[in-house]
Amino acid sequence: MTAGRFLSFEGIDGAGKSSHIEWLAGWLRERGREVLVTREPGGTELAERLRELVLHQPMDALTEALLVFAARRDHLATRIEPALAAGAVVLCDRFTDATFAYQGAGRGFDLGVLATLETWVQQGRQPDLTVWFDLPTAVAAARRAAVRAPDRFESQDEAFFERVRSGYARRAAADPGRFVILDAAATPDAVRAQLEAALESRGPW
Ligand SMILES: Nc1ncnc2c1ncn2[C@@H]1O[C@H](COP(=O)(O)OP(=O)(O)OP(=O)(O)O)[C@@H](O)[C@H]1O
Ligand SMILES: Cc1cn([C@H]2C[C@H](O)[C@@H](COP(=O)(O)O)O2)c(=O)[nH]c1=O
Repeated sequence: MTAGRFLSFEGIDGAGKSSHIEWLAGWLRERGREVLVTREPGGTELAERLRELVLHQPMDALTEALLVFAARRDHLATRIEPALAAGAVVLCDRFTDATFAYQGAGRGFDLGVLATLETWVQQGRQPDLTVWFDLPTAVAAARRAAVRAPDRFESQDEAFFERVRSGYARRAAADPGRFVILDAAATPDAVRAQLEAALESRGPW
């Protein structure tokens, strides 16, 4: 049986992840792969309920961190691990790098506590590949303003998103073999070309 592959997609809100994940799912299915498209927080009934709370209910940074890891535990145990065991490619819109970027760098929450929770919840599981859609915060803000009313994260100021972006940069620098960095400020066609080249170089699929 073909081995499962776990891909995560990261970036500040409005970076263009969702727009490209569906295209990538089609690209992989054309190559005969079983694909699970999912997201965090979310991806299971329980985790989607926690997502609603995290995105809309006021809470402190520790509560926020515990809820995203609780959602992640359920998601990993009931959807991601079984899909990988069955040989699927899992495309996950955000994973633990988002926690280090948003709760850690953005909110200023203790990175050591996040690392402990990561170990407990993931038991060694990490994405095989993480695609970081990187772009200036002002470009992302303009894109967000055009599409929807902001949630608890999207309503943060530009300084918050600068910290989040720096948090992603530190995660990428710490694990360069896992990360692919895309210039997400480019046109959609150019972003897609970067993504396709990155995937081609990590095949066969
Ligand atoms: N390369 C691009 N150039 C211009 N606009 C883009 C580009 N990529 C995406 N967009 C637009 O920007 C908006 C946000 O894109 P999208 O929802 O894919 O981002 P996202 O990273 O998934 O955001 P979020 O994490 O907040 O859900 C959408 O209106 C989308 O059409
Ligand atoms: C996984 C994860 C997510 N977040 C934040 C980041 C985003 O603002 C929202 C999710 O919204 P999206 O439109 O689906 O991108 O949640 C976070 O703060 N911590 C996390 O671990």
